Amino acid sequence: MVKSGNYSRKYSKEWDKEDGLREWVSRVPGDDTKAACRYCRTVIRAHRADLKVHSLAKKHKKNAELSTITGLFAAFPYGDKGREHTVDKDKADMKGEGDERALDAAVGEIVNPASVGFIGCGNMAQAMLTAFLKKGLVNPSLTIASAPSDRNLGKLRELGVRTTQDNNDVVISSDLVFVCVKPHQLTSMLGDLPPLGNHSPLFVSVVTGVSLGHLETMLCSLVENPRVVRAMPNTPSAVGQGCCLYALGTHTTPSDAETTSSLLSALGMSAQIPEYQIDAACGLSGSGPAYIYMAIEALADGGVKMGLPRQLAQTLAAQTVKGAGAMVLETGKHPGQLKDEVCSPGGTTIAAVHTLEQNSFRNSLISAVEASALRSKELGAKE
Ligand SMILES: NC(=O)C1=CN([C@@H]2O[C@H](COP(=O)(O)OP(=O)(O)OC[C@H]3O[C@@H](n4cnc5c(N)ncnc54)[C@H](OP(=O)(O)O)[C@@H]3O)[C@@H](O)[C@H]2O)C=CC1
Ligand SMILES: O=C(O)[C@@H]1CCC=N1
Repeated sequence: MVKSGNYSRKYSKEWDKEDGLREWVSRVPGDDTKAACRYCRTVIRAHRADLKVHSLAKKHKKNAELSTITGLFAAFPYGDKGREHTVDKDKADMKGEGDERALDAAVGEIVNPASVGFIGCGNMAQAMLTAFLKKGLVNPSLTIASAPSDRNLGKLRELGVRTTQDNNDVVISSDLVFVCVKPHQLTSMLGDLPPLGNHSPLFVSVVTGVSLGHLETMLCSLVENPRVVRAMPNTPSAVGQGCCLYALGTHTTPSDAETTSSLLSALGMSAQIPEYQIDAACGLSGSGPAYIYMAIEALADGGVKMGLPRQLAQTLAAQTVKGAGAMVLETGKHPGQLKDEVCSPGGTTIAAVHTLEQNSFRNSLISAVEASALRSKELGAKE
């Protein structure tokens, strides 16, 4: 731990000009004994040594990369929403904790709304809630979920979340409401909600196909200028390995954008995209886990056919998919090049690749993404 000594150390305006610091360090308004890291969304003591240690932490480096890729960390609002960070934590990070844990810590330090609600608590709601709870982003006792039956509500109660069969209870007691019902359930569900008076929560809809314009029109009967986000998450969010793309509605504020990016990045990878791309995102990452589960099942069947025990075959199949995904993400190489690196001339893999091509492997996957995206558009057209 760096000792503070008997004299106070203050934010130096030189840091705003210094390469290696100016990219990420900021003043904390009203407190010159602190400095803020824009990448990690955290507040550090304004000690040069602390800043140096922080800049070397794996978590900081990872957040710097993410910031470059997505711009997600650009708008950290400092102040009392940022938790103070200690160099001990950074030192532990430098001593070799895994990147995954470093990332976990990073997303644990983000802005979150006080109370969160879920209308509909099936597969997608549970996946998101599991991630938020795991990362400590929501307080279960300030979280409430509704559904018409007890089928899923019981599972949420086990997580410590309050439950109700009245959707209005969720809306009136939440700062942020996730709308997680099926597309055909949405209109009647929203139609049954009474006007909200002065309370105006942020609505985040994961309902496939339903546009921001349509959501805003429907929610106008509840609240003036409804603040709405349309998101396309996926179920691997439950294990912090999801993808969540989202588009902001016309009445959302910069603070809503901040809250949304903070919360949704806890699901895995997240990014804001123009709304017209959401159907395509549905076809690829929203529905995609299903294609890959099928691939894993089929690969395992192949292993069993060729003599491997079932459990080993399934583990090998899942690990092979995970490893190949990590190679694409971490090496930055084109997947075609990575494929070539596995194919020896006259070898086993190229024989298998030929068989896949004969059976329209790539065509099948392209068509699957297209079919899901077109179905998403079709569901939207029924609005
Ligand atoms: N599953 C996925 O991978 C993804 C899903 N989505 C979207 O998320 C949304 C939810 O999907 P998913 O979680 O899979 O669906 P589920 O069927 O698993 O969950 C739907 C939930 O809505 C509840 N519900 C039904 N009617 C109402 C109502 N009137 N008021 C309140 N709750 C109601 C159901 O209640 P009960 O528990 O009583 O059955 C259930 O809890 C869909 O629009 C889907 O397109 C988006 C991306 C990925
Ligand atoms: O099939 C569905 O309706 C949802 C949308 C994306 C994934 N599952």
